[in-house]
Amino acid sequence: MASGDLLLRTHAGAPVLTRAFPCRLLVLTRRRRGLVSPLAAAKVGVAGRARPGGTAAVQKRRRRDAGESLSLSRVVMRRDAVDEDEEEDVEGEALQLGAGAVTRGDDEGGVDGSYLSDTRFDQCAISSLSLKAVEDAGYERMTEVQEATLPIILQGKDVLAKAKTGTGKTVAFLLPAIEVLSTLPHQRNQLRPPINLLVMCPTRELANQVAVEARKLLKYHRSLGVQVVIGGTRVTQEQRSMQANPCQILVATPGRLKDHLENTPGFSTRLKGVKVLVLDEADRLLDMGFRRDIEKIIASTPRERQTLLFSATVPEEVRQISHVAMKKDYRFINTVKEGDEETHSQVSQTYMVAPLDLHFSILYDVLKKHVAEDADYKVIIFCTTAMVTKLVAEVLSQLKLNIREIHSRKSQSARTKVSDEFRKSKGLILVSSDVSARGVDYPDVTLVIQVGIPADREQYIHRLGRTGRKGKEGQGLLLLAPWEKYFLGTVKDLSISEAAVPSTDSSVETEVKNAVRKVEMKSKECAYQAWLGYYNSNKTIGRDKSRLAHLAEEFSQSMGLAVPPAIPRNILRKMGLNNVPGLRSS
Ligand SMILES: Nc1ncnc2c1ncn2[C@@H]1O[C@H](COP(=O)(O)OP(=O)(O)OP(=O)(O)O)[C@@H](O)[C@H]1O
Repeated sequence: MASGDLLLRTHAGAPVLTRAFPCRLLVLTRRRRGLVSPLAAAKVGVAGRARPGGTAAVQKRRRRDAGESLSLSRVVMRRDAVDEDEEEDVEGEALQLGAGAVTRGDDEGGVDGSYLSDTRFDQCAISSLSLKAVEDAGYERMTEVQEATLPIILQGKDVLAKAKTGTGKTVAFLLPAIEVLSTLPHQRNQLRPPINLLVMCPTRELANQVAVEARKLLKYHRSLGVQVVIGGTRVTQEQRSMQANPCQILVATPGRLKDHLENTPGFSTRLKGVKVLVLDEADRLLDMGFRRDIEKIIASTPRERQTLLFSATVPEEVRQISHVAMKKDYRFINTVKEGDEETHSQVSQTYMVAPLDLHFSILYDVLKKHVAEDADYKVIIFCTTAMVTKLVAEVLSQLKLNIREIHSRKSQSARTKVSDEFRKSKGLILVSSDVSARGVDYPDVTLVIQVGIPADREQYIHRLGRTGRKGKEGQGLLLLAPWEKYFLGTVKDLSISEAAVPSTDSSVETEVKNAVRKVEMKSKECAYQAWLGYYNSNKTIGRDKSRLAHLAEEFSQSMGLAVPPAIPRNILRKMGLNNVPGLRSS
C-alpha cells in the first residue's frame, strides 16, 4: 500500500484501496462498521493499522490536524460509537470536515488560501486526461470540499455536500462525475445515445457556467461532450443540436428539461442512461418553486443512479427531504466547521436601516464612495424583483454611474451579453434580481449590496457569496427599511454590524430626485406592482394587507409619485388584494 493510501475495509472485512486520496490520512478501518481515522485510531488505541509517512504536505496536514480540533476525527469517533445495528440505517451519515484556516498569503490570488487544502490534484488517482485538464485550468491544490468529496463520490456513494460560496463545488462534483463517465464503455452510432451525467441548475447563467467548467475538465476526454438546455432559447434549436451531436453530459434548468422530456422524441429514453445526477444549489432545486419539476425529472432517471447534491446552504428541511433524490445511505459532507459561520470571515457585512425615501440617496452615496476608493470596483446590487431591478438600474444610470442590468425580463441574449461583460470587466455596477444570486462566479466582486429583504436567510448568504470568492476579501451591505428590520433576526448568528446611515447634503438629494423624475412612468408602475407582489407574498409583511398598502404607498413616494399607480383589477384579485384600502385598481 502506498503511503497514505485510503484503505477501506469492505463489509466482509477485506481491505480495498480507493482510487484516490493519498493524503487525507483517512485510513479507515472497520470495527465492524465503525470508521477510524489515524488520528482517531491513535486516540482510541488502534494506531498502527496504518501510519503513512507521507509527503511534506501530508506531514503538515497531520500536524495541523493534530494541533487543531479536527472535527473529522470527532465525527469518526461518533460514528464509531453509533450502535452497530442501527448504523446501517443511519440516513445521511455526516462527515464534518474541519476546514482549518491556514493563511498562506496571496499565493492563490486571494488574500488567504484557506479555501484550499494541502492535497494536490496530482496526488489523487484521477485519470491522466483529467489531471492534464485540471493543470491547464490552473488548479494545483484541491479546495477543501473537493478534497472531502472526491474519494466518497468515486466510491459510488450518493453525497449531499455543504461548502461555503466560491470554494469550488462545481469542480467537486464535475471531476469525479467525469471520472465515472470515462470508465463507461462508449457505444458509437447509437440511435439515441444515453445521457450519462445530468446536472440540474436553478438559473440559466449558472447552467452555462457549469458547462464552461465541464468543457475545461473535458479538454482531453475527446470522446465526452457537454450540452446545455436552458429556457429563453429556441427549443427546436436545442432539439436539432442534441440530434446532430448528442452528448453524454447535459446541463439543464428544470423547466426546459421538463419541456424536452415531454416534447422531444427519444429524450426520455436518453435519460434512462443517467449514471450520475447532480443537483447544484440543491436546496433551491428542492424548494417548492422547482420541486414538482425536479421530482418528475428524477423519476425519469434510473433508480440505481448516483446522486450528488451540492450547496452552500443546507437547511434542515432539505436534509429531511433529500431522500426524494438520494439513497438512504447517502453521505452528508459538511466542510463548514462546527461553530463557524456560513459566510466568509474575510467579507465584512454591514446593514443600514433607513426610510424607503432615502434609499436611492444612500445607494448613490455608498456607490460614489466605493467607486472613489477602489478603481477596480465591481459591485452587484441585488433587488427584490425583476421590475424593481429595472427601476433601480434606471435611476442609477441617470446618476451617471456605470450600470448594467440583469433580470428575468431581459432577453436571454441580453442576459448572456451582460453576464459575460461583467465577468471580464472591472469598474462596473451590476443591478440584478436573484438570477445572479446563486452559483454565478464573477471574479473579484468588491461589494454586494442587497436592497430590501432577501427571500430568506439562504438567499442572503448566496447573494453575499458573490463576493469574497476563492479566499478574497469583499464587502456586503444590506439596506433595509425600518419595518424590514425583523429580517436581521434570521441572520443573527452571522457577523453583521450596523453601519451609520450617511448624511446626504441637499444638492445630492436634488440630484437624486431629478434622476428619479427622469425615469419613465411605465417603469415606476411596473416596479410598484412587482414590489407589492413581492411583499404581499412575504409571510411577515404580507399578513396585514392594509399595512402592506400603506408601505406600498411609501415605496411609490420614494419614486416621486404623489399617488400610487393603479393596478389592473384582475391582478389585484390574483394577489388577494381586492378592495384593500389604499390600493387603486384600474
Ligand atoms: N482547486 C482549485 N484551485 C483554484 N481555483 C479553483 C479550484 N477549484 C475551483 N476553482 C475556482 O474557484 C472559483 C469558485 O468555484 P465555484 O464557482 O465552483 O464555487 P462554488 O463553491 O460552487 O460557489 P457557489 O456556492 O457560489 O456556487 C471558480 O472560479 C473556479 O474556477
